[in-house]
This record gives sequence, C-alpha cells and structure tokens, in this order.
Amino acid sequence: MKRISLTQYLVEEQRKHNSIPAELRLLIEVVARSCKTISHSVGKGALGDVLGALETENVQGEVQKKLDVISNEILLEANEWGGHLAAMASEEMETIHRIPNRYPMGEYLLVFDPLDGSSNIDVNVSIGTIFSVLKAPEGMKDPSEQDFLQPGSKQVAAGYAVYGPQTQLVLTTGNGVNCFTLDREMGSWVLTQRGMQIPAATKEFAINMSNSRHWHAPVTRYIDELLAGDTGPRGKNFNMRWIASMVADVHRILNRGGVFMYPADSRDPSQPGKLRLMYEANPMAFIVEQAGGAATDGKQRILDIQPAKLHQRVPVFLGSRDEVAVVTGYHAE
Ligand SMILES: O=P(O)(O)OC[C@H]1O[C@](O)(COP(=O)(O)O)[C@@H](O)[C@@H]1O
Ligand SMILES: [Mg+2]
Ligand SMILES: [Mg+2]
Repeated sequence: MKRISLTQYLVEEQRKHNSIPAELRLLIEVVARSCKTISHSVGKGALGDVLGALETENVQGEVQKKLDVISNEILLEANEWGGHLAAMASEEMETIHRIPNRYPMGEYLLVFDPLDGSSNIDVNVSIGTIFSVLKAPEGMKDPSEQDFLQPGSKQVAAGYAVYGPQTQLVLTTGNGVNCFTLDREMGSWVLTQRGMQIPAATKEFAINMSNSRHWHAPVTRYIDELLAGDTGPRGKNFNMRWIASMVADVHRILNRGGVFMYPADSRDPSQPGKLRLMYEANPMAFIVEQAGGAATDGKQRILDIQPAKLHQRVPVFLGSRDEVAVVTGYHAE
C-alpha cells in the first residue's frame, strides 16, 4: 500500500478541488498535531499522572477530569501559535479565546470538545477529541461569541481523533470522509480509509438505556419496536452497543453502520439532551452526512439549526439513513 500522509493528502485535495486553502490546510495540520500530543498523554495514563478528576467544574457544571483540562490546554497552545485563527471556543471554557497579537487577524474560528468520553478516561476505554472549523464572518473586527453562532452547514472542516487500540483521525472538508491512522513509531498520520460510507440500513443501535424511564413517547416507541426484534413491527432483530464516548460510538457507525441517539428527556426541560450543538453534534453531523448518513434532532436536520448560544445542547439522532428517518418520523406524528 502506498503510504499517503495527512499532509500529502491535504495538498492533493487542495490541488484537485481547490477547496482547501493553504491556511485551512495548515490549521488542520496544527489540530492533528495537537491530537497527536493528546494521544501521547492519554497513552501514558497513570505513568504520566494524567488520570483522575480535578476540583473544578466546567461551564456545563460537570466535574473536570485532569485530561479534559490538559487536552484543552494542548489545543489552545498549539493553535495560538500555529493556525490561521481569529478565535477558539471549547466545551471546557466559559467563553471564547481570542488569538492575541495577530495581524492580520486569522480568518477561521476553531471549536472543540478537547476530550470526549470523559467518564471512560480512568477505565482505559476509547476516548477522543472533536473539532469543527468555521469561517470568521466577513468584516469581523474583534471576534465575539456571536461570530461563532453559525449553523453547522457553514462548517468548512470537521473531524475527530479517537484514542483507542489505534489512534485515528477522521476528517471531512466537505469532499467525503477519510480516516488516518497514527503511525506511532514514525509519528505521522497515514491515510488508511478513503471515502468512508455508512450503510443506509442497519441492525444496531446505541442509546443509554438507563434513561428509558425519562424518554419522550417517540423515543420509547422507537426503542420498544427495535427491542421487539423479529416478532415486532420491524421484523428483524437489533443489537445494541453503548460505549459512552460519542467519538467511539460514531466511529463504529462510520465503519459498520448503526444509529446513535442521545435524546432530550423529561428530567430537565431547560436542557434539551446532553450533547452540545457546537462541539459535538455539528461536527459529527457534518461527518456523518458526508459519509452518506443522516443527523437530526428528532425534528430537523442538525446542520440547519441556528445556534442561539455557544454551549447550547441538542438532542441527537445520527447514523444510518433509514433508521434516522424512522425515529425522526415518529417525532412528527
Ligand atoms: O454517560 P452517558 O449519559 O451515557 O453519556 C455519554 C455521552 O456523554 C459524553 O461523554 C459527553 O461528552 P464529554 O465526555 O465530552 O462531556 C459523550 O461522549 C457520550 O456519548
Ligand atoms: Mg463530548
Ligand atoms: Mg468533553
């Protein structure tokens, strides 16, 4: 197999489609380099003193793990110096982080969930980093939160790294989805899957079943029908997986299909679901659609949602097209 590195791939894409300006290519490379650094920290575990929780809470009221903070710092530091950025926003920071002393100002905005799947850090289960790149609005002077509030359809790139048995980077710039595997000896990202495609049909679903008593009627109906298997209205048996790291669940779905759900429920009406629109739902929806899948909030396409605030949460149904259509259809009835 001819080895194609991430840099070679991006240069090739830039030539072919003219869709990746040099500045965006460099920005993606800096993010990829940060993910490599995070992967080293994750890999050290207890030996690197990176496990466990801190005393602090993030803006979402969640207790921060050491690795949440370390990963956030790695991304901030690398991108302050490396990328063509105007500002960054992170799940772990209350407000945006402007790039200091940059003239002329960078033309992109970077959004990330530095460490996804925090509850799995200490048990050596796959975790990841999710990122999304937006263009800074035309004529922007001093970046503000408002500048980030663009629908997901405006993303110019999105990706995630999964820190599992292998470290992989999955990337889209709007021309399909490709996967790069980190060659740990060489320290480089090597293209290992081109044009990832999610099959339209599936027999596998992912949801946290322990929340079932709080679900709304359309979700209860949908899951009951899947559980009824070949004796129920769906006429086939479904299998279930729940890793509790969105990155790892989505990665499985990109590789073999499936439907992933984190619905809103009746617990706290002020919080529609757990996952965040800007840091998790939008980048994953972009990737999933680019791989031929679908992503909705139960009612509309996630990428069409106009964000109202930076840390907005959103219900998520994504993956194999046919199943996303069924569960979305139940919400409309
Ligand atoms: O513990 P639960 O309720 O099953 O939630 C798991 C979900 O929460 C998340 O861990 C939230 O992301 P963070 O770890 O970045 O907060 C997702 O990765 C995952 O899908
Ligand atoms: Mg997350
Ligand atoms: Mg996180």
